[in-house]
Amino acid sequence: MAAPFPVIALERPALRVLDQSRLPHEEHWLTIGDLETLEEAIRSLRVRGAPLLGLCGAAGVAIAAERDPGEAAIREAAARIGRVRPTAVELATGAACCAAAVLGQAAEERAAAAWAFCAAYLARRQAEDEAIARNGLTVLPPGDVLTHCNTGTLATGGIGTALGVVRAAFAAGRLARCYVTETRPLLQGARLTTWELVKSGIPAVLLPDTAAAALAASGRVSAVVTGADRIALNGDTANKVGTLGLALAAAHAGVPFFIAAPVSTIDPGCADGSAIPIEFRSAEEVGGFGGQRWSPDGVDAWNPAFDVTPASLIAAIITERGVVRPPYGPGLQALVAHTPAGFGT
Ligand SMILES: CSC[C@H]1O[C@H](OP(=O)(O)O)[C@H](O)[C@@H]1O
Repeated sequence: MAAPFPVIALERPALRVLDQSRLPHEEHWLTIGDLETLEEAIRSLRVRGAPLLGLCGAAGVAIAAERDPGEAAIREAAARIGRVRPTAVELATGAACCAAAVLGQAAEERAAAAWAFCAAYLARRQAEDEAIARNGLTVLPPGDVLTHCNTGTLATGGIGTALGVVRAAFAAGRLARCYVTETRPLLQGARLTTWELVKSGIPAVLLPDTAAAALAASGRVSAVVTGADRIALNGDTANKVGTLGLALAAAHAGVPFFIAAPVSTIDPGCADGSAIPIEFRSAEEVGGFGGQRWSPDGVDAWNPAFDVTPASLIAAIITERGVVRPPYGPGLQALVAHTPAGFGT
């Protein structure tokens, strides 16, 4: 199934993306024809979400190959784009896989091959989301769900990962509403996930991040489901900052906490969560938003964009190729052993 609405378009020689930094009040599309513009769009989260960043990484190679299809230029472009947001493993792997795929072609064919790779990548993403949603229904208990950040169409180009599970559960009559944390400091939940749920006709209940533990303890939700940016081989998972707190609160409340993510989010290079690089962002993002400042100038901030939830707090990891339960090592190893890097299926 294609996405419920478009968020990205491959329009050779450019990539077009819905500028997520302007949502929900303005639907503005960006045309990206050079690496500098792509880097800025990724760094400022105009386009975001680990699975969709994989496509952006591949598109960076395609954009670079239009200008210079030489091997050195393509390799440099892949490495450069892959560094922009270090926690989301798929950004680098999508770029690297596209580069590897096209460097086997004659130089004059590489740009076209890269755009074809991107089209195939997007189609796989959409199919993976569908499979994740189906598999999610096999483990999700009936009842309302709490989710964090944005893991929908805006983050994958398909129906979403955790939000794809929510969409499927709602369609199956398994939940009446989805609770959404605002997800400070960039408000992906309050701005993006609520926007997606409203567009999909799914009742959304927004809550401050600070109310999440109380919600879990209140008995109003039967599960917490989030996405992931990088999953270590032991099941430790990096996701938007605040996820660890949700997992701790869910454990205390006896509510199952699930991760929903494509196999391409699993990083065989990370044995455990301590090996996952965590992106830190500016103090300005914490001291205000949208041009409004609420903290005095000169105040520093500790602003990790992600945190790591230990495998011990995760009830199951829902992927397009099945649901993995603890102990995660053997199951995750088996998944990555049979999947080309950068693709989840
Ligand atoms: C299915 S999206 C995965 C992941 O990406 C988001 O991070 P960001 O908004 O910084 O791109 C968030 O951690 C989602 O859970």
